[in-house]
Amino acid sequence: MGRKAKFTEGVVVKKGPGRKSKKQKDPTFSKALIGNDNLDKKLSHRQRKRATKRLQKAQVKQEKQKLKKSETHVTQNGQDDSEELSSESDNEVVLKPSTVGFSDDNKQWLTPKHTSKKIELEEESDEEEEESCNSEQEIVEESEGEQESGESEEEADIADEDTEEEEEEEEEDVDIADEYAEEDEEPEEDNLKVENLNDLSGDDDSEEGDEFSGDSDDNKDDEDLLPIEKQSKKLRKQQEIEDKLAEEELQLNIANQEKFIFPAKDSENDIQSLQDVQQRMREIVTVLSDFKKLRDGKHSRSEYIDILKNDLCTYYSYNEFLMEKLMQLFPLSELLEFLESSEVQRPLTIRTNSLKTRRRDLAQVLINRGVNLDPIGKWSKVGLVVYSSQVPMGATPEYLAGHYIIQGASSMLPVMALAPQENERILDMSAAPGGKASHIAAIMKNTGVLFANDINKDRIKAVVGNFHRMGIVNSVITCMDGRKYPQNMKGFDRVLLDAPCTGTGVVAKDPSVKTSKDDVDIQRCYNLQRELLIAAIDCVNAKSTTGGYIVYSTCSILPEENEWVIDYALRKRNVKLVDTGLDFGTDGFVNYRHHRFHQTLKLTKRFYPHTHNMDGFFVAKLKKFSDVIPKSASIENEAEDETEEVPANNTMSMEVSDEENEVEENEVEENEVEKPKKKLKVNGNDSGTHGNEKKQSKNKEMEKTKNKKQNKKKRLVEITDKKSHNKNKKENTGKLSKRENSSTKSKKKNKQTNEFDGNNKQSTAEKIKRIKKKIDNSLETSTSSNIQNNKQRLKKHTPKKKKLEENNSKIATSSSSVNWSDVPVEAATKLGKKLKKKNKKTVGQLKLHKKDKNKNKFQKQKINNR
Ligand SMILES: C[S@@+](CC[C@H](N)C(=O)[O-])C[C@H]1O[C@@H](n2cnc3c(N)ncnc32)[C@H](O)[C@@H]1O
Repeated sequence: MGRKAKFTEGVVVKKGPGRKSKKQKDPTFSKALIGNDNLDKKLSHRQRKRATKRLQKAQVKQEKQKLKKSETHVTQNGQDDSEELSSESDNEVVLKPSTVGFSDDNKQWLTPKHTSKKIELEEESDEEEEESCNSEQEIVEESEGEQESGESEEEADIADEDTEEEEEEEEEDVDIADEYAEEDEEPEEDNLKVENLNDLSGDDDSEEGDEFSGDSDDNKDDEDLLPIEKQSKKLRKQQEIEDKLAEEELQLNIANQEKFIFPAKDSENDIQSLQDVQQRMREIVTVLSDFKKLRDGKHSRSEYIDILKNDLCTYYSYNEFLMEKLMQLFPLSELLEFLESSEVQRPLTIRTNSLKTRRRDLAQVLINRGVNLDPIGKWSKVGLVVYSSQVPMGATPEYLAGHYIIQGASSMLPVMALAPQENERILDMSAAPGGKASHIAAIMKNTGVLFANDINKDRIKAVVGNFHRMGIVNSVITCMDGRKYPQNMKGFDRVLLDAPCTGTGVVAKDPSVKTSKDDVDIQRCYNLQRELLIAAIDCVNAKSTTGGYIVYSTCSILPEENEWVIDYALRKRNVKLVDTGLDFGTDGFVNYRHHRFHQTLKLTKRFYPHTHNMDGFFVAKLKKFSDVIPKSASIENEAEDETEEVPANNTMSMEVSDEENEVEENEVEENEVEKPKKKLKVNGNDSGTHGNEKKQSKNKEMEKTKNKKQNKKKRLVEITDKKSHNKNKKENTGKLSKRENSSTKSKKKNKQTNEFDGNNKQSTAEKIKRIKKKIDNSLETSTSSNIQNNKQRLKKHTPKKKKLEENNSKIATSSSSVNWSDVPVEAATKLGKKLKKKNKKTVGQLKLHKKDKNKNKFQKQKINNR
């Protein structure tokens, strides 16, 4: 149909209600309103078709219902009838049609509605019934539409279309109306439903009876209730019954559960899908949870664990080595939680740059940009967690202006533990890309000096960029090996060492960690971490009035990189652990498997993804209480053997201050602690579980060769010691003879006689002999440094000894030759006094020497104690 030409263009057509009202026809009324069935109908073709269909359907159903009714009348017993009768009065009408008395007039209106409900319950065919229920009404409405279509033939088509549309709308309306009507009648329906349900569960007659008697008891109350309340009450009861059944079913399932059958060796690879793996994992976990009861007698716990480990590796894509480490770290249930949470990224978090804005203001601006966020928690005043964002968080104008930095929640913790103060000198030893360093600068409010260092040139560029963006102006950026920092700069108030690590705490961020790490990586990290921490401690000024603190952190959860490193530092430097000030997180390990760490390690903090919803992290805070470096911890000794700890008896020549006495005590305790290195060595048990036999055999070989080397070294040291000892002896004797010669010269000068007592002479000579012996003894046992000391002492004392001997011999000779009676008394007493003085001096020196000896003794005792 094209558009009609408008020939009346230009002619003003009268619009508005007046014109419309002229066109309007007489009102028409629906059949229902008029109450007359016999009105003439002009049905459209489609309408007629539909009407006949519906009628046919209705008739078929009626017949069906009749049939069923007759059947149910035969089968139903009296109890059922009474139950039906006890339901609401409406039901009575429905379920006792004979009492109502069907007439041809009401038959069509009433029967389908109610009988259909019964069928609905029995056959569960809702839709058809709704249709049948509505059929009559639809017919009525259709007829209305037709009456409206009593216009001219030209308009009839259009009118037909309209009426059809209207019909559809009306049908919908009617449907909705019916729904409401049904809702009103729902209590009846529910009654019926409950009846049927109870009928079905005929086993528990008594219970049902109770329930229903309960119902009847409550009937009075129920009458007061709104229909919706009644309905909910019934629903609740129904739910309870269902719960009971479900519980029973569950118990049945558990009882009938098949026992886990340990897979045969050949069939281990039969498992095809991840679901199978998961299923087997679950089964093994349940067996392990009650091993005594659920195990099969043939296989040990470790065999089950081996299978579980393999399955975990397959399911979560870890290598065996790391999985084993994690299995050692967590109990089984916690391990699964950790693995699961490591599969999920942590929520995105940002840190407000307090140098440029306030958190509240930043949050407001970001919310306006469509960012859905919240404060990170009570523990931080600058952190925000971002749930969703319509803009990339690393490209907002606020980000570019340096109002915030994207930073993991756990990365804020080490800086909080460091607690920087304004106007301090602080070092971040491995700072790139500068997340924590910028946090430090912000807390320092751009005062003091912040040294941000990193060994990596490329990464240090990121520090520069971030510092510029965030407006940090109190910093010096350096690029050097942190281990050499103390040689260049010292005296910091605080040092942060966020050490390079294996990253086992950030698996969710970097899944490559799962497969790329092995024991060599851990060993390498451990060595570097130890050295960096020692350097960090050496950079700190113990006498700082405000600080003297070192914070050590890693994003690894392995004890090798955390507790062991700290334990090592406690033994090597004058530091002690202090509280981190972080009031959440789990305590660090004091006991880990068969290893024992220093008790104060419980002051360190561990953070896990599955418990704290943040990356795995470790934080420890140390306080340096003395700048003196214990000689036991000399770098020479450390460098001598990378894998072996420095033996404790090398502390011999250590000078003991009051503060160090504390350390000494610590050392005595700590020497009992297992040495971390040993833990990293693959022992016999481990080799079985690692499943990497080649590596293990290599490791063993390495160990053997190392041990051999060490033994050789020791032997060499012993031999050289002996040699040097012999040399010293020779030298000493040579020197002695030399000095004897020189002393003969001095004899000439001392041509004096005195009244020196013979006993005195003897005692000094004996003393000298004793000292000599002792020195010899100590020479045998002491280290090379002591040998040198003793040599010097010998050097000092031997000439005096000679002199004394010479003097004695002179005295002896002179005394024999001098006639004392010839010597005037005054002169004799003067001479005697002089000689006495000389003797005193030598005795005094001997006394001093005794003191030294005692010192030696004291040190020896200490060593023996250790
Ligand atoms: C965990 S990251 C530091 C992250 C940084 N603290 C932050 O919050 O942005 C470890 C850093 O240590 C650096 N590093 C590795 N060995 C180093 C060494 N010997 N001296 C100094 N830095 C080192 C690495 O380049 C790396 O940037």
